[in-house]
Amino acid sequence: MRRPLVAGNWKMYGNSASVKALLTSLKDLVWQPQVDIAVFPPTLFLIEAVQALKETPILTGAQNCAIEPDEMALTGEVSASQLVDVGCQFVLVGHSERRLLLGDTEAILIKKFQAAQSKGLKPILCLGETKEQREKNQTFTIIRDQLNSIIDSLGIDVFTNAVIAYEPVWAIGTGLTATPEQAQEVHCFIRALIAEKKEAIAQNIQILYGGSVKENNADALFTMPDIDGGLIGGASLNADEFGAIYRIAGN
Ligand SMILES: O=C(CO)COP(=O)(O)O
Repeated sequence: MRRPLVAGNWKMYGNSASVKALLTSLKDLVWQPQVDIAVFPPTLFLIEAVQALKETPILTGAQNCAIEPDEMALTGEVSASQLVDVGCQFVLVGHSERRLLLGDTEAILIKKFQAAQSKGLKPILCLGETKEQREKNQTFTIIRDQLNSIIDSLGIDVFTNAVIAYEPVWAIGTGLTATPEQAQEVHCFIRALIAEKKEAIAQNIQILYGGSVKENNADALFTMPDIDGGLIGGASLNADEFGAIYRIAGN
């Protein structure tokens, strides 16, 4: 049985005061022993988050890492080894905002995925189609290509220590959630693609849904058989709402 994971991607939101307040509130969440939970603050606040949450079950992840795993002359970047050093356990790889706005190509994502794993960080590989691609019935092709780009370069076994997040681009920050059936269809497809290569990995890997997950739609999404929790954006900036989604994942 797969454990659900509820992960909060804070994106580029927050400042010293709001992050401190959010971390303080998160410390009060009632622990759900059967659910994994993690937050992904902006890089600047990672150390503070790890420190604040160290007595809690909440793990910390980064939103990005450099293509090279160790320290070197690479201005503006943060390496996987530095992230591990300050206490991170996860890193997001291939969020659509990075693919579409920040130039993260498949070649770059392969390097980031590999850099993360080489230092013991667990990558959360984000996949998802745009609205236009869905309208052209290209959803499954896009998802397969994005997934195969990692599998073809790094092999299937890398997914024994990774998480996948299906995040339809049209549902991110728009209030338009995929219906539970739409999401389940893609999650099932992703799991089947992995099962074609290795059944045991497919059965064990957590596949999260992301895109306007809120307290009021989390239950319907999380009860789908192939949805193992959520990657939450906007709603993770509010400890009450994030806590409610975390509780729902434990039901
Ligand atoms: O992009 C997301 C999480 O990575 C989803 O963001 P929203 O929950 O704000 O739609």
